[in-house]
Order: sequence, then structure tokens, then C-alpha cells
Amino acid sequence: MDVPGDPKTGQPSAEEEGTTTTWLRKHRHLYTAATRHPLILSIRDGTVDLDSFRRWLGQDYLFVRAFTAFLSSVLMKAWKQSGDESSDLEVLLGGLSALRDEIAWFQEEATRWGIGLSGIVPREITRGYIRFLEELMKPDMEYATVATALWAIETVYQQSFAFCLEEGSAIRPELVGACERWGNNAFGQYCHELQRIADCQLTKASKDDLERAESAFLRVLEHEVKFWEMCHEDL
Ligand SMILES: Cc1ncc(CN)c(N)n1
Repeated sequence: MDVPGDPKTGQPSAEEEGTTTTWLRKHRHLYTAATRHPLILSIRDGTVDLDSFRRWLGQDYLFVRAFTAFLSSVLMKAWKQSGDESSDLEVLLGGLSALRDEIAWFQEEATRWGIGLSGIVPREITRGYIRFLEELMKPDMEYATVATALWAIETVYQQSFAFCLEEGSAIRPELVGACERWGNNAFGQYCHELQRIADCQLTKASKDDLERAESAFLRVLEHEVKFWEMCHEDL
């Protein structure tokens, strides 16, 4: 899998590349585990167990509701810390309004699959991921760290579902909508904007802030792997 920053792919050198690209290369093993999980591979090749997909739908709905609160907290930090000239607010506001559609999509999809969302109980892994979001929502968490986490959370989904749509895939027709929701180019562009925002903040960050942001990046990847695992293995 090509990771941005890989010399073989002709990507920028280490001096030119942003911090997020350096981290993608440094932690490519974990990043690949998060974006090429066996559940994603099974969606791509059409062998997915539909019970796994149903589990994912219910648990991800709960996650996305919490994620909306997280994104609002990032927006608030952007307002306080990004500077007057910044376009960060517009980008994040676009993301927030897309989440409204996303929640409506989950509700429609659940009806189509005969899943009652009000009765879904969060599993331990979902609760753990939401607890992590709550940590990130605390007022003392720097903008650089939360912007990095936001970029990583969205990018894992974009890269995972875009892979399902790439040439050679055999997705079941009823799963195309889910793959297109996160795998489309506009969402890819949004992820690039988030990466630019994170990189810009990271250039100004202190050594300690950089360490916290890198650790948040790694924790996102670990949570994402566990989340796929929970749905795939019925954990
Ligand atoms: C677990 C998870 N990670 C990321 C996303 C993309 N917003 C999501 N819906 N769910």
C-alpha cells in the first residue's frame, strides 16, 4: 500500500513533507492495519458477513453521535486558537453540516436493514472510543492534538472505504452506499483540508505538544482497529 511520503511513490522529501506524512510513514504498519482490516477486505471482495455490517451500523451510529460533539469542540478550539485569517472554521463547519446528513443516513439505513437504533447498546470497545473522544474534548487539550485526531479519524474511514471502491472490487450492491459515503472524492478533499490544518498547527507546536499529538494519532489508529475487530469478530 502506498503511504504518502514514500520515496518510491515520488512523494515529497522528509524536509518538504508535513508532520502528519512523516507519522504516516513512521507508523505505516498500524495505519495499514486500520485501513486494510479484514472486515474492509471482506466488504471489498463481497464476502462480508452481513451480521458484521449490521453490528457496525448500530455501533457506528452511536460513535457518530459522540463524534458530532467532538467536532463541535474542535470548532470551538479553532475559533480560539487558529487566528483571524484562518479558513479552519469554514472547513470544520462544512464537516459539521455533513455530519447532519451522516446521522440521517444512518437512520435511513437502519430502517432499510430493520435495525432499531434506539435499542442499540454501546459495546465496551465503542464506549472506550467514546471515552477517548471525551478526553480530547477537554478544554486543556491543544488544538494541534485534536486537529490531528480529527484528521486521523476521518482519514481512516476515507482510505478504508475508498479502497472498497477501487478497481477490482466486488462489493455487494446493498453496501455500495456506505462505501461511497466515505470513499468519495469530496470526502477525500475534506480529509486533505483536515491534514493541512493539522500540519499547520503542528509546525507551531512545542516538543511536548508534538508528542501528545503523535500519541493521539496512534490512539486513534488503535481504536479504529479495535472498532473493526469488534464488528468483524462480534466482540
Ligand atoms: C469508528 C469511526 N471512525 C471514523 C468515522 C468517520 N467519521 C466513523 N463514522 N466511525
